Amino acid sequence: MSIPTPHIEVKDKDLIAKTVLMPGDPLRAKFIAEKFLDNPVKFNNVRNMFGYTGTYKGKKVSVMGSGMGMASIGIYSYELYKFYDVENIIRIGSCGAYTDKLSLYDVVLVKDAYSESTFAKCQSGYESDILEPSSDLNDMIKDSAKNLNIEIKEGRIHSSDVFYREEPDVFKRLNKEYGCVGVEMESFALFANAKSTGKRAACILTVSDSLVTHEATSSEERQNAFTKMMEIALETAIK
Ligand SMILES: O=P(O)(O)O[C@H]1O[C@H](CO)[C@@H](O)[C@H]1O
Ligand SMILES: O=c1cc[nH]c(=O)[nH]1
Repeated sequence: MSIPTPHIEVKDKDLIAKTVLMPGDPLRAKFIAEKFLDNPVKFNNVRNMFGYTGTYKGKKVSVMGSGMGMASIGIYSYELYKFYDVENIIRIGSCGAYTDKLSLYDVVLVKDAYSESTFAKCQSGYESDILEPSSDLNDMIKDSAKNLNIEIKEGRIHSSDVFYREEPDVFKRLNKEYGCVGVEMESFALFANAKSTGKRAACILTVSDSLVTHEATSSEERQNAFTKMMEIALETAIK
């Protein structure tokens, strides 16, 4: 395949930085570009999956939405890695807490992702139901958080294929059997694509709701207010 790809309309690879921050929500990508980047230029409008490139502290950084779920991030991250020479993708998402040790707005660094998904098996033949991010990126993220004086909690995430699940208490089993501290819907596919293309991925999450206490943030907060993880990711992107 050549560029532009079916889902990213960029004809010049240089318009996308080597490191892309990737929230699920394209409007979170817009917020980050407008709030944190100097001279942001929108490089993608296809399907309203906005992507922007600008500079942060003088260095080129891109931010682009992934959409929700493994199928969606699977498409965008693969095109970025394979056809636009992107080296690093840092997902910055929201997650639901599976434990009372996590509170709303806590920042979680994904140590590894457990999933029931067949994404990795279909995509590249990986049989494992646990996939890891880049340890180098995770070390850089920890260093950035330390420099910013932001506490991060490391843990295993449940990367789920479904948001709504009929069995209400399944999270208790996933917490007990697999040690999952929370749930989101993309990191397993992102890590699989990074592995199969020889690139690097990491995932930082902010707790948006709790399956234990039933507290929840609003959609507006999920779009615009999770700034700590944004700053950690931006500082990591320019290292
Ligand atoms: O806030 P984002 O990054 O979209 O992440 C989480 O939020 C969505 C569900 O509301 C899923 O994409 C899940 O992974
Ligand atoms: O996938 C997700 C993301 C946030 N909160 C949840 O409960 N699930």
